[in-house]
Amino acid sequence: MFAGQGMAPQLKGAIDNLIQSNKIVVFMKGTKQFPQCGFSNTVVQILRNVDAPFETVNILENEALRTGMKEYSQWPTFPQVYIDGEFFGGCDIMIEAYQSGELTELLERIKNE
Ligand SMILES: N[C@@H](CCC(=O)N[C@@H](CS)C(=O)NCC(=O)O)C(=O)O
Repeated sequence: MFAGQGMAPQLKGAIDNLIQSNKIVVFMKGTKQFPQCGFSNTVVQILRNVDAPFETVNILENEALRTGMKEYSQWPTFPQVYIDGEFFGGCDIMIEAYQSGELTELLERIKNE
């Protein structure tokens, strides 16, 4: 199946907009204040630790978004982290990038764009 094939154009447009208007956005289970899954919680804690401003979108509140994001990102699970308009990864990738310093480097690079 081609990416985006089964997705309503309005939904795709809304996702595009969220990703483009926030430097960091996390599609996750629960909210920043109340994560409802350990993987999502880990990502929130990492972003807090690196002091990065970020938005979150609770995919548990919208089943179409939950299904749609898997297709949009071609990634089967949550959290899904977008940085600077691009899909960055899930929890494992975030942990790795945090521990290696790659995340801090990337955030420094895009900070003043
Ligand atoms: N290894 C994954 C862990 C995340 C994961 O396994 N998430 C599951 C359970 S919370 C998930 O989103 N499943 C699909 C769904 O619930 O729709 C990562 O690095 O992000």
